[in-house]
Amino acid sequence: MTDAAPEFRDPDDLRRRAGVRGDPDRDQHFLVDDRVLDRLPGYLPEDADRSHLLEIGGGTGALTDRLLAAGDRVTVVERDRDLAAFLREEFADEVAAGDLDIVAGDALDVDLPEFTASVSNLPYGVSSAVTFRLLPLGKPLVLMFQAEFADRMVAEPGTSEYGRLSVSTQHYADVEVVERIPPEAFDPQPRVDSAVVRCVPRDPEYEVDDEAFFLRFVKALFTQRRKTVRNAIRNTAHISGLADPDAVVDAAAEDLLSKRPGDLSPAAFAALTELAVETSEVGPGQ
Ligand SMILES: C[S@@+](CC[C@H](N)C(=O)[O-])C[C@H]1O[C@@H](n2cnc3c(N)ncnc32)[C@H](O)[C@@H]1O
Repeated sequence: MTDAAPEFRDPDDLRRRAGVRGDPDRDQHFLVDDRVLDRLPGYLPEDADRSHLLEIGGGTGALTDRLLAAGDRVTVVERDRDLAAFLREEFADEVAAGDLDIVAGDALDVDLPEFTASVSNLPYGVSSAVTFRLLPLGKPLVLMFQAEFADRMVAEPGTSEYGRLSVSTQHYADVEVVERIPPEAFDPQPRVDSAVVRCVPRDPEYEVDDEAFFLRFVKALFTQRRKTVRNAIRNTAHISGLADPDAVVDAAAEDLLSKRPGDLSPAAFAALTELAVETSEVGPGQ
């Protein structure tokens, strides 16, 4: 019996051809486990539009190869210029056919294309900033994070992981951890476990008129997570920008005020936000 020819480029061969080992100081942890690579595009929701997939941080192209099979067209953003040049050479046919664009640049700065969904093994140093660049665009996302960060994204009120990151993530999308990945799946290995999060965009079940204030108010209250909401509103006006925190406290219901910020659902934060905006002037805060 002979082994079937591999359907996709081998990750080790790609790294050999690229002539790189991966530099952890530049967030370069390449996925080397074929089974994980094979599974990642399948975590997109079934009904996701796969006509233009975005990959942040292409590395040596092991995931890019899978995305080319999963979608009609792929754009890769890669900050390392040598890796971007390698990807252009390695995938010259796909680039020539118009199926693949390689953008050499920082995912936080470059213009993003009109993508329909993203599957990315994110550079962990900028994973939060990249995620909050992508989430407001309202597309399905399958993203790899450090496991501890992923757990905070999906956390429920009342748990120790629940915080500002959970509320602001869940404001934009339904989120779930779909797989935990051990360090051995990468080379070089990260020091911590990783986890894949699926984000399915949806409008929240509540309304906030001033989204920037909502996110700032949530940030402010979680700086005082061990205080009651009453004290947290009063103590953080310099961060939230509330001109009259006492007026907000006077207007809010006792059952909200006596809780801790970590016990409020995103909807409860939204209700408090609307009340705050009705009751007090709101400045720019910090
Ligand atoms: C965790 S590796 C993933 C590589 C590849 N997709 C894989 O799964 O093997 C992250 C990649 O992002 C690149 N990178 C780091 N910072 C970046 C940034 N700010 N913008 C775009 N790419 C970045 C790194 O050079 C590296 O190739």
